[in-house]
Amino acid sequence: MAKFLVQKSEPLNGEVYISGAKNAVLPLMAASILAGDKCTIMDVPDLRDVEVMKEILTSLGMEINQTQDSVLEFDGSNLATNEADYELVRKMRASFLVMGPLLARTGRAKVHQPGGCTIGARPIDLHLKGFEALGAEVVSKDNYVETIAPEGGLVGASIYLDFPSVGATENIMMAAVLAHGTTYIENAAEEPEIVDLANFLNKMGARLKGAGTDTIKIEGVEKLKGAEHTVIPDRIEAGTFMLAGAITKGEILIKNVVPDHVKPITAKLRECGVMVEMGDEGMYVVADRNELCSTDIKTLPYPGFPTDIQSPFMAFLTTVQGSSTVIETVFENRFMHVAELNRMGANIKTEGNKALIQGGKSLEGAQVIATDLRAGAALVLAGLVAEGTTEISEIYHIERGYEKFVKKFKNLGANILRIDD
Ligand SMILES: CC(=O)N[C@H]1[C@@H](OP(=O)(O)OP(=O)(O)OC[C@H]2O[C@@H](n3ccc(=O)[nH]c3=O)[C@H](O)[C@@H]2O)O[C@H](CO)[C@@H](O)[C@@H]1O
Ligand SMILES: C=C(OP(=O)(O)O)C(=O)O
Repeated sequence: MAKFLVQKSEPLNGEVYISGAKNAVLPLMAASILAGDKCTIMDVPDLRDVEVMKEILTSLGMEINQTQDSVLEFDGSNLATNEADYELVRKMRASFLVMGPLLARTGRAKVHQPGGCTIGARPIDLHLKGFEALGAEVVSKDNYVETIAPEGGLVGASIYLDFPSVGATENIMMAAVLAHGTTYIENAAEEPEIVDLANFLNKMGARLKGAGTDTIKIEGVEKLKGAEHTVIPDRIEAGTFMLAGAITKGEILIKNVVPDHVKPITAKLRECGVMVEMGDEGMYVVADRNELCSTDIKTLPYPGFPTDIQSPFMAFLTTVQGSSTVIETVFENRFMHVAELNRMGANIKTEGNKALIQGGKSLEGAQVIATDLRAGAALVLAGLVAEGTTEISEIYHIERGYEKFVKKFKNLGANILRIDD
């Protein structure tokens, strides 16, 4: 099993280019099922999760070609089946996003239950309620879910989500674009990735309005055509590098970032004394001047503080003076990194969904486990300022979602090595 060896590094310095967003590209790829002809997606990051989505789409009969670096072309004209293979679906939760488009395009879909993961149980009830509201019959048995549209096709409906789930909003949007009549998704997720998906669907001929607000209106159309689209920059990758600059007291220029998308992260870093400024070339993060201080964080759906940056931010908070509180409200089990950070000398106590961090600790390198994608990133950040060597195992989690991770960190002067055991 591959590992990362991270050693205490000089303050990071230089520039980093942010890749296309994992959480945007996966639904965009699923949406390409809806077009009867070719779609081109640009700025596709080279990630394990993208590879899994490619395998799933290929298994459905779609043809995928890489026409240039980071450019993929999807041809769904010969879709062969509407059943997604168990072995592929179980590899990645986001694979369930093929359900909405398959149901809309073929009137039926069969997909394995995606299952939970370390950060939470992650049920799919809201996705299924949405499909049912559109008139589909939903059969859940033997670990798979089958959805069947009524004879005349799906019918537009008003759907209120109990929670603004990102995946449910996306799946329902993709099912509703070809339904008869108008669909309203209320209490919809407002994440930038939802807006990106809506923009792509509209380029394909769909009629969506209101993406990025809590109510999305979708007027069904008869069919969709191919389209070209560039994936938005990854705001979580950008946040991770902002924190890398902050924790090492460095100076980083982050290129290809949308300032609005990282506003909650910027606001919290500024509260801690980090300078974050937008310039002509990108976003400057400078942490070498002031004494940094603590802050409190509560994760929330967008535009609140992103749960995906909670663990990297916590790594940073262990190093600043003062005590901080972190409250996780989106996932019920997203503190797996706490035990690992404590093994490195951090002082973090948890009570339910609240973590109390006594900052200003000197961290020590240790053998730690990347329990999930962002927990892994948090441990790398901690390793950059810890005395000695931090050995991080199970790094396949990190490689699911960060493109050219080691290369980008090394370019900034980080002391990080990937080794195969
Ligand atoms: C591929 C992708 O885009 N992943 C992101 C997406 O995940 P994902 O789309 O899975 O996240 P959701 O917004 O759906 O989940 C948020 C919460 O809602 C709950 N829930 C969700 C659906 C459902 O049917 N029932 C239900 O109870 C989940 O268990 C969780 O507690 O949004 C999360 C929240 O910003 C991010 O952390 C993930 O990085
Ligand atoms: C939780 C995450 O992703 P996923 O929904 O793909 O598990 C993440 O990107 O931090």
